[in-house]
Formats: sequence, structure tokens, C-alpha cells
Amino acid sequence: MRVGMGYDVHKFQQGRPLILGGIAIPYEKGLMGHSDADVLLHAIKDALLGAAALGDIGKHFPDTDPAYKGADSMELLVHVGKLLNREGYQVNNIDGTLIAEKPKMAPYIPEMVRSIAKALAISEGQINIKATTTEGLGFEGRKEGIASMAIASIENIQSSS
Ligand SMILES: Nc1ccn([C@@H]2O[C@H](COP(=O)(O)O)[C@@H](O)[C@H]2O)c(=O)n1
Ligand SMILES: C[C@@]1(CO)OP(=O)(O)OP(=O)(O)OC[C@H]1O
Repeated sequence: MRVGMGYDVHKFQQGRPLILGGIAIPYEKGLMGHSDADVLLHAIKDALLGAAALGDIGKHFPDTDPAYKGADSMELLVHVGKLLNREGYQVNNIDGTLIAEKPKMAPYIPEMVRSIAKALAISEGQINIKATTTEGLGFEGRKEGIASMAIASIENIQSSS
């Protein structure tokens, strides 16, 4: 069994949709980024790549590459899942946290879990997503941006690592 962790932050920007966990969430602003800025999926992909010692999303999908401008982070997650499968890994479980003062994420979490499970071809029971505020403290508390953390556990089914 191997584990990896991921952490990402994106700043709020007016005039963009807020996409988290592959879901469009109604809010007054979205997040700034080269891609769709789905901070939760970015942390999850970094956790998966980290667990497999395959680097990080910046290595696989450089933010200097026009190919990833406006990229759908869910498509990039599908790519990461296939990469791990090709290396002989299967996902055991993923636990992700959104750190945001607003908006309230709880109503959207079941749909995020469903879409992440589908992208990785695993069951919903292997994924947990949660959210927390920082009680008004720090950049998240000032509603300047959203942070996300994730941890992933994977198994190499071709060896006993
Ligand atoms: N953006 C958020 C933040 C929190 N939640 C939910 O509210 C609960 C309480 O949050 P605290 O930061 O006060 O501990 C938390 O456990 C989440 O269920 C949310 O939905 N969206
Ligand atoms: C997702 C990628 C894709 O170019 O771009 P961004 O949306 O800017 O996100 P970030 O977490 O800053 O960098 C990772 C990049 O791989």
C-alpha cells in the first residue's frame, strides 16, 4: 500500500464559473487558473501522482502549455487514473477537504463524489469529500480563495509493494 498527499490553492476571480469536484457550483465568482481551476481535483490528482511517485500535475499538464488553457480538470483526472492503472496501480481510497468560508459545499458533495468515482472507475465508497471553513481566519476566511487538501492510498496489483 502506498499513500500520497496533495494541496492546492486558487484565488477567486469575478466572471468565472466556480467548478469544484467537477461540479458547477452557484456562487458570485469562480477561481482563477490556466485550467478550469478545480482546486479539489488538482489536490486529488497530486495525491494520486504522489502515491505512485509520478511527480505532480504541473509536470504532466504544464500551466505554460496552451493545450491546457481552460482544461477540464475532470478529463485530466481520467488521464491520471489511466496513468496509474498502466503502472499497475489501483486506487484504494481518496479523502479530500475543501477549505472555504463560502459557498456552502455540503449540498454538492454527493454529486462531486459520484463524478470523481466515475472518472476513476472506482466505487463511491472509496471516496470521501468534506469541507471546512477557517472560522474567518487567513486567505480562505477573507474569501480571497479556496484551498484543498487530499490524501490517496493506492495498491500495486502487479507486485507486493
Ligand atoms: N465551505 C463550507 C464549509 C463548511 N461546510 C460544512 O459545515 C460544517 C462546519 O464547518 P466549520 O468550518 O464551522 O467546522 C463542515 O463540517 C461542513 O460540513 C460546508 O458545507 N461548506
Ligand atoms: C491544472 C494546471 C493545468 O495547466 O493549471 P492551473 O489551472 O493553473 O492549476 P495549478 O494548480 O496552478 O497548476 C497545475 C496545472 O497543471
